[in-house]
Amino acid sequence: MQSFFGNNRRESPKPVKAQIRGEIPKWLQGTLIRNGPGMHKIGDTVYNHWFDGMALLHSFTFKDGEIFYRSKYLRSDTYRSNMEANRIVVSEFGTMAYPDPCKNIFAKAFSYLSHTIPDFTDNCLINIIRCGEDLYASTETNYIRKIDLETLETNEKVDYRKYVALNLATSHPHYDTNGNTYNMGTSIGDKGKTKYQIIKIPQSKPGDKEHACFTNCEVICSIPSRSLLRPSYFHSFGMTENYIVFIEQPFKLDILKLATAYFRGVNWASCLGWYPNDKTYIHLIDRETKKILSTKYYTDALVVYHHVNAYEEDGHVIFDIVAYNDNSLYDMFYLKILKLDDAAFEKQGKTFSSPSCRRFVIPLQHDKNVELGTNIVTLENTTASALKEKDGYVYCKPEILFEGIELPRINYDYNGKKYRYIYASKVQWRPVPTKIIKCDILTKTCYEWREDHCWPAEPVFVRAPEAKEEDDGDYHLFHSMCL
Ligand SMILES: CC1=C(/C=C/C(C)=C/C=C/C(C)=C/C=O)C(C)(C)CCC1
Ligand SMILES: [Fe+2]
Repeated sequence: MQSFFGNNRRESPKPVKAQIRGEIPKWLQGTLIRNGPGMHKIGDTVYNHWFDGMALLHSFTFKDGEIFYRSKYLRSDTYRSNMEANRIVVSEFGTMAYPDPCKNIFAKAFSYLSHTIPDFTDNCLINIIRCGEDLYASTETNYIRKIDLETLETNEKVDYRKYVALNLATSHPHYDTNGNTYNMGTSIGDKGKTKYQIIKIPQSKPGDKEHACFTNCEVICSIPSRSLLRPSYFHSFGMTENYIVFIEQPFKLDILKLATAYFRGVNWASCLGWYPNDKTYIHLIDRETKKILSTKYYTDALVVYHHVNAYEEDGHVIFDIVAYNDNSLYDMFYLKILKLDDAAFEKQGKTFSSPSCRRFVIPLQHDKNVELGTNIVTLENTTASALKEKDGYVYCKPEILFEGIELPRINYDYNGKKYRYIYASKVQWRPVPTKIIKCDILTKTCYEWREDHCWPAEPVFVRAPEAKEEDDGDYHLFHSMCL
């Protein structure tokens, strides 16, 4: 376990031919790019958290039954500054850094405060996303970095703020079949308001100017945050054919804490707070009218990072998420925890909530005369319920589909549509998964794969060219953070 974490990885920018055991399907052609932290130590300084490491891009090119691997560190401004100083000079999620140790920290803090929202890192280590024709490495700040699919070289830095009011954006956008990208983010304090923004980054058209997809980017809906200074944190969202599903959870980012973190010498992670007595609000946004449905759907306090899929059936929106009963997950990724051996991990006293895949079923309409307390879900084959309450509230209770799965993926052709299979990592009580799993929602059965000395992360489903069934394809498991 020890060797997984904290050691810097060497990049391998020249393609290396992989040794293959077994057989790669002949039809599987193309390149898979993965992202994740590769370096947690710079000079004599070390990061505290797994999400802090310098982004290392990996590519696996599948060609005629062979695989070629390469990897390259993302040459972000953060990476360059750190390398030049030979120490950590840019703050990351779990590590606050001070650029110039000689300068008076108070002077620096005041210049930070005058901006209120700090200038965040461009160490885009979480995922690879597509905007227009191009691929970008992404994190959850306002920056993404264009990368070259072939060479993994780093190209320009895009600042969402130049095009739309966004200080944070997810690393899990959605795509439609026309090549448009949809993402969600948070705009903090703009014109005195904090809001969640859903944006559409349009497909590229022949003859488009550089960055046209960003200059043509539009905000398709703004959802006011319940609180100006404590917007909810979110890592992904759901999209059906007609609706966007946004979960406003009681895991919140404290803006005042964020604005003063540098001055107080604490990391960004400490600005996230868990409010277990609050509700979790479920917002459905009509993609056509761009309006939020007025019914106040809610559920108990939960923490969700990954939406699995969402779709509509017989007047209901059904969405599946991987959820937790508290916010302990991100604490598990402090390197001091990850480096513990199994016995020490068990002994350290802190418990970490385990994930479950939960299905929510939201009735879009109901008879206004129905009695309070009635379950207004009329769909069969689900135990998920939605109880009508007074003042336009509906209390939603999920059906637990599967326990102990994370990093869910689907056949993306079925995104927004009724689907049957989830591919995921099976997690037990340690953060490093040892199995991947294929879950059949219809039969509630699972099929697992493991092998000694293999620590698969997220499985990526690739549809076979002549696929007839949803699960006609192949799935691959590679070390990565989110993708
Ligand atoms: C830098 C930074 C952030 C970074 C968050 C990150 C890096 C989250 C990674 C999450 C992952 C990998 C989840 C996997 O399920 C915040 C808190 C948004 C806001 C403050 C600045
Ligand atoms: Fe993720």
